[in-house]
Amino acid sequence: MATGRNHRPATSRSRGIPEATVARLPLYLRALTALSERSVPTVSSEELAAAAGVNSAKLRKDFSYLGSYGTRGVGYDVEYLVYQISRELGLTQDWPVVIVGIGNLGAALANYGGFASRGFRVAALIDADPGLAGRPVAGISVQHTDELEKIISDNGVSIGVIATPAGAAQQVCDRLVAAGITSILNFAPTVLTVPDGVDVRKVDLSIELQILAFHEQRKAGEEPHGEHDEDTAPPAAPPAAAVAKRPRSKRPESGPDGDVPAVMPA
Ligand SMILES: NC(=O)c1ccc[n+]([C@@H]2O[C@H](COP(=O)([O-])OP(=O)(O)OC[C@H]3O[C@@H](n4cnc5c(N)ncnc54)[C@H](O)[C@@H]3O)[C@@H](O)[C@H]2O)c1
Repeated sequence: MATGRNHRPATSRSRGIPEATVARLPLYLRALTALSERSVPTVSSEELAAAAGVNSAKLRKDFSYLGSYGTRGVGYDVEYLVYQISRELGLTQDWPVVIVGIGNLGAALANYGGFASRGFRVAALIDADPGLAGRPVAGISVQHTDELEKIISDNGVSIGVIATPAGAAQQVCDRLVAAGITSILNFAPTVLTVPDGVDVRKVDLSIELQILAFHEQRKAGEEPHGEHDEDTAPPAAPPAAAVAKRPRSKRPESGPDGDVPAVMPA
């Protein structure tokens, strides 16, 4: 048994693309999609890097893994890059997703239109509360957890989203995996244990806030007329979680140039 994907090599399985590059592809795609919607035909690496919030040398290196080098003096073909990145991310196919735990967060996720527009179809909403079964959320009828295995098999679902309380998350995860789910997006504040071959990504907004709090505190400590004397009074220690998650780069983790995106491996 392994926890999350921490033991995995830092490259994607298909073509040896570094995980840090994979993590930036959605940023490029978001910027390119905006250009495409404005019918912009080509874009320079500098313009695209600025729109994606990424260093342009890093962008060129990332695109070299895709075999995309652009044309000197013209730049990159926007539509072709949208296609190339979408294909690399596996977005040219439909991904049915189930959300388990349809409380405040699960309902908000179900109502989020951004999944469908990126190829993620919410196939089912599942909850353990019998009182919720049959209720429509985002136009989809909530189904009881008794049906979980059948729903996954009937819909060919490979991605599960967990939005249950932390105490229920591991048990839900185990059932999802046993039913054939191989990718999990976990919102519950707990570390999930999964077998090899299952990918877990964890989203924790409170950790992001703690990191911002750390940077706020550091900025305050850097003020020229700060109150403490570094020789005698070291600045207060950052919160433990922020220390544990301090990025290696100077930018906060959520910055696209960092190795770790806002959504973390479990
Ligand atoms: N990652 C983040 O940034 C973030 C933000 C907000 C909330 N959360 C977490 O998301 C989770 C949900 O939060 P919420 O505010 O929506 O809670 P909530 O209490 O409103 O909803 C939880 C839902 O899960 C259902 N549930 C409980 N046990 C279940 C089980 N075994 N199988 C299926 N469904 C089950 C409940 O019936 C309920 O409908 C919590 O773990 C919370 O800490 C994370």
